[in-house]
Amino acid sequence: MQPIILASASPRRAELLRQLGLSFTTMALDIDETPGQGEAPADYVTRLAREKAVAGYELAGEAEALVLGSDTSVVLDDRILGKPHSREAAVAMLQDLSGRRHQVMTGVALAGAGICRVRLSVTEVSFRVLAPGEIQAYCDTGEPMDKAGGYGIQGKGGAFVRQIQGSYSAVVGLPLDITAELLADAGVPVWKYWIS
Ligand SMILES: Cc1cn([C@H]2C[C@H](O)[C@@H](COP(=O)(O)OP(=O)(O)OP(=O)(O)O)O2)c(=O)[nH]c1=O
Repeated sequence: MQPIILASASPRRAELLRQLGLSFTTMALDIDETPGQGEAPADYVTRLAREKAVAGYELAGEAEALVLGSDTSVVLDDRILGKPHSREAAVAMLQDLSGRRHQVMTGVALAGAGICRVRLSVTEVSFRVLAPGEIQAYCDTGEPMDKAGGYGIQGKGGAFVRQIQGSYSAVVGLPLDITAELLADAGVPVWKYWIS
């Protein structure tokens, strides 16, 4: 099997990729995550996923390698909510999300020799109405700070989610269905590695 590299510093993405039963290494990258002026959310997450995968492939310096990159944003009324830069920003994001439906968009890219394929996953998430006190208490836990939209569905933030339509793993940062398809298209059908 070709070396698989996950171009990500996110422990959640590594944990999700581990679920597929492949061996892989990770690589942290420093990519500018500023959205372009007027850039549509879907274009933004797919662009960043591609940039992470391509930069990772170039840095790896291994012709055979397959490098995965991914990017997740919460999208409310077409507005991109990235990771909050402050506690105040996290509070404001959660107030905006309270009692409403938003999308979680995750772009995934796989770069290899002469190829870079990119896919988009869109999941609809509905929040129940949040009390001001619980928003404050949640922000005190520190959980919102490294997560798009200021919440983690896999953590205490799961208590805010009324309904989800789409991929749970995409909300956490890496859609496993699409990842498996991208790997299979590149000659690595993950199921072949499930039996020793
Ligand atoms: C909505 C949501 C996001 N997130 C996380 C997934 C991503 O790690 C993060 C969004 O930030 P990203 O910029 O997509 O990723 P990252 O900076 O954490 O990692 P890297 O660029 O190195 O791959 O938000 C959750 O863990 N749970 C959730 O419910």
